Amino acid sequence: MEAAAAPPSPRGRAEGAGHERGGRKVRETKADRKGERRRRKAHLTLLRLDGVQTVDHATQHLLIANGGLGNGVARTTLLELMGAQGHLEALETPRGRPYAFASFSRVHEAEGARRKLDGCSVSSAVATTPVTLHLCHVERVPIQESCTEALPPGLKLIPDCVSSEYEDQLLSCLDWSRQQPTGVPTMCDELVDKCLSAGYIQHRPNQLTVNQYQPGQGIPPHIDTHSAFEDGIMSLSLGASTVMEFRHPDGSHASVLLPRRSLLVMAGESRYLWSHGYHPPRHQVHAGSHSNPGITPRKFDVVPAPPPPPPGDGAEGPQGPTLAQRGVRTSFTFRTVRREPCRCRYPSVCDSQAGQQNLQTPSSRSPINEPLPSTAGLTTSSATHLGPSEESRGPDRVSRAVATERVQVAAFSHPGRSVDAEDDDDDDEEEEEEEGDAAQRLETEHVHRVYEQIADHFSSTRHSPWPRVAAFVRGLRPGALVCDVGCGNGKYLGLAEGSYVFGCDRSAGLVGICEQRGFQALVCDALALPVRTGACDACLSIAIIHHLSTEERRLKALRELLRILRPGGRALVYVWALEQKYRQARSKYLKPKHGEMVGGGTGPQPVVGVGETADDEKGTSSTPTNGVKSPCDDVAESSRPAEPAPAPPEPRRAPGMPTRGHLPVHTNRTPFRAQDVLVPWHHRRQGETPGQPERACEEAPVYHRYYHVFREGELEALCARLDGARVLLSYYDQGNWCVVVEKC
Ligand SMILES: O=C(O)CCC(=O)C(=O)O
Ligand SMILES: [Fe+2]
Ligand SMILES: [Zn+2]
Repeated sequence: MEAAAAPPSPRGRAEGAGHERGGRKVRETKADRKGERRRRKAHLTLLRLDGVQTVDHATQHLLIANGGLGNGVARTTLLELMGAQGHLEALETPRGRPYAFASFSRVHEAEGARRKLDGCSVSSAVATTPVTLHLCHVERVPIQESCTEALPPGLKLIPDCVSSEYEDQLLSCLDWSRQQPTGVPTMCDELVDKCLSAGYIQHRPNQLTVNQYQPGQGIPPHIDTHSAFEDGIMSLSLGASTVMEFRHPDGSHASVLLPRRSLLVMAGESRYLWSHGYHPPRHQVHAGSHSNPGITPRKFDVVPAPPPPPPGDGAEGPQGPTLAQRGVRTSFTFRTVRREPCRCRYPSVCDSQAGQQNLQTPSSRSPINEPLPSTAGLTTSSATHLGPSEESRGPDRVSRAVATERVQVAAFSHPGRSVDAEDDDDDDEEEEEEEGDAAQRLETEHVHRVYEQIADHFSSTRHSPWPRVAAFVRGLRPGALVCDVGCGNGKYLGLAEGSYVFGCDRSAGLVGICEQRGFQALVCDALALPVRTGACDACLSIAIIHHLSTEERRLKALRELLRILRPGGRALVYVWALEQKYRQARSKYLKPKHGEMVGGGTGPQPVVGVGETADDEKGTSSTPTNGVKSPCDDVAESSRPAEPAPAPPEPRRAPGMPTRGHLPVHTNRTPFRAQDVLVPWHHRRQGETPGQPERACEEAPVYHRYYHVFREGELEALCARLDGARVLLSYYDQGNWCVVVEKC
């Protein structure tokens, strides 16, 4: 077993008089030389049988020869061993093989692991004595699970279906922040025509779904709802390749490699009966001390292997797909809305033929996608139909309420403005649109980007749920489906045992943290929630709406909350208040924390100065702490002295919005002097602690988050503009204005 798996040692080592082991130079012995010969021989065997080619130079990837499931070496043993050597990105333990592959984030980590562990012994479940591991670099990690099974009937894959120029064009037209009330954009016409004339599909698609998957994201197995879409569904893969898993109810399985720029056509049995999806494989983990194998996203994808080496050099081997570091994949899924019930040949999985067979109940419908209403017509929105939301009726189908992976949904915006006659003279509309764009840019720069940058630090300051928010969640009836819109690090997601709470947030970093905590969350924009209308019993919007920079957008966010609620469903909304002192009491935000002092240039002074009211010009103390969203202000933060925040880069001008000249930089822990402000966040990098010397802190970057702080009554006034809703309760809670709104 050992001989069959041992790799060659790098040439230099084989030829020299000695070699390094455990970092030390040792004299080569007879046993070493024998070992070397065995390794060389074994290497050739490995190459011939499995196409594994080792290299002499250092790479991120290591072959762990003699250490695999096939010779009884446990995965946990390897994880422990490799995980201690650096940031382990993936560990591949091919079934039945006496070797494994470890991929590190950095080359030097892999190199260090090789030096340290080459030649070490580990126990094996099948050998009586410990086995010796041999480590060697490989250029890429071949995947053993075959991607070459026969395609499910009706499935077609057209490689290189579009050019890379066209790919760029399509990707550059995506607008993630708005829903576009159009069907398939005209720039896809050529592609669609081509597919129709080639006979790939019978119907002209009138609906486009764009899903974007960050590395590590997937889509749960599902069958696109029969009653919603016709036969013939096409998915164009852009930006990156992936492997889509197809499964038949009888358990048959096919892994289909979808190369970048390829088109997948699902028709007949493959569309109706087989489930499709892709997911982070369970056997790949992030290691390191806090690894959690269950939740690790897949960071590698399978790509076709490079061309075979020239014949005759003994290196021919199976040219299977190999693993490559994964990029962002964007898929364009073209579908045709069905106008009549489905009459397919697969009633066991057909919702149109539900009465006739043992079908799953409608409760299994996912809230994440708006099913196409039968009145949707031919030009329905492209953005509201998110893939994972379609019901999963395949063999993998579980009654899941929400997609376990997060994907972003985009609308498709045509390059250039439409020149419809109607639009031409419509100045108001134009102005509104411009204003919206500018507001969006401001938020991108001063909200979205900032949270992305500070996600880890921000999360480390957010622990305790706010009591009244927690009480709201815990007071819901058992089984309630709750969406926390702007869930941050997920501190409200695990609260109610009897309810089902899922989150969404604009920051992929924060959503990632939720996932690491085992919560379900997805990345999306609060103005375009990929959640089915009427799906939720309740929703939360805690410290979100104040990040929107126009009243219209704030209203739109509220409307979006209401849309996803069922009639009678309730939303709890918190926004930061302009009034940080209310009924004689200062909010926690203004109050110094117990015993907290600020070291200033001339000695300590209280965190909060003498400023008593929002208008008080004498508020002298500039606190160093981060101006946190008050409902989440639960951890004492850095108490280093604050420099006046450096001026942030000029935000792009938003018509109707203050320019920077008018967007004051707020001083943390002092009363607000304006409603539209930039609030500094003093970024503490990992490892820095609040008490650290000034020097380290001086270098810490300062980010500016945009806020619109609400005046008393403003939130209620905004709610009054909502149709079909009533405010059940409004209150002030530690510097926030809060309402509970019910959908009528
Ligand atoms: O991303 C893909 O290629 C497939 C998406 C999908 O299956 C869906 O949206 O239903
Ligand atoms: Fe699908
Ligand atoms: Zn059907």
